[in-house]
Amino acid sequence: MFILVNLKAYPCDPVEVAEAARDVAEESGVRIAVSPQAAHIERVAETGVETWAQHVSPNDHGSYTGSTLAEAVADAGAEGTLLNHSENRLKLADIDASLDAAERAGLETCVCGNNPEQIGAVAALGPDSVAVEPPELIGGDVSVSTADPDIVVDAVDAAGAVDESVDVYCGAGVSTGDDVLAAQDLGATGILLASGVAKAADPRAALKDLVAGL
Ligand SMILES: O=C(CO)COP(=O)(O)O
Repeated sequence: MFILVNLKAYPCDPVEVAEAARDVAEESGVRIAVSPQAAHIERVAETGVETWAQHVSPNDHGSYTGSTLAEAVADAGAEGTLLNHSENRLKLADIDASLDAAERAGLETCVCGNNPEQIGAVAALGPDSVAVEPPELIGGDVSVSTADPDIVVDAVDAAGAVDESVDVYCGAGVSTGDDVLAAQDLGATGILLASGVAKAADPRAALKDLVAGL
């Protein structure tokens, strides 16, 4: 299982979380990445943890003030990027162009969708992975793998029907190792989570618990 920790715009110390994720990944052998604010990518990547952007813009180099250029996040040390997060939704054409931008910059990609139908649609655009995250469960206490297991199974089926090479992750409300194992049993190959680590009193302990059963 891949554990991708989205720090969103939470007021945590990104370097502290990054160092904890790096150490837990090394100790456990589980792949863990951290996705901080764009302005923190360089500091997070310098810890040695696998680092992802939260978004890249659909544009190339040029007159695009305020954009998040894929090449710039790659230069800062990002190895991958989220796209179309539920809190940063894109038009289909922009997802497609952002995927092109990420590919140009050598970034791995994970496109989010709210439900299995969206997962099937974005899987058709050829990302490396997709992540199903029901918006109503994001930031809550109940894991998607417990509250809505069918959505994970259906997302795995929807992506597989389009392109079997696309990995399917799930997220929303995931905070414990049991939640991770439940998602794995449903067919997900990764977890996208945020508050369970970014808002934890002890992010290192939270990360250790997430990987404990893997
Ligand atoms: O949106 C999410 C990860 O991108 C999920 O957030 P939570 O883990 O806080 O529910």
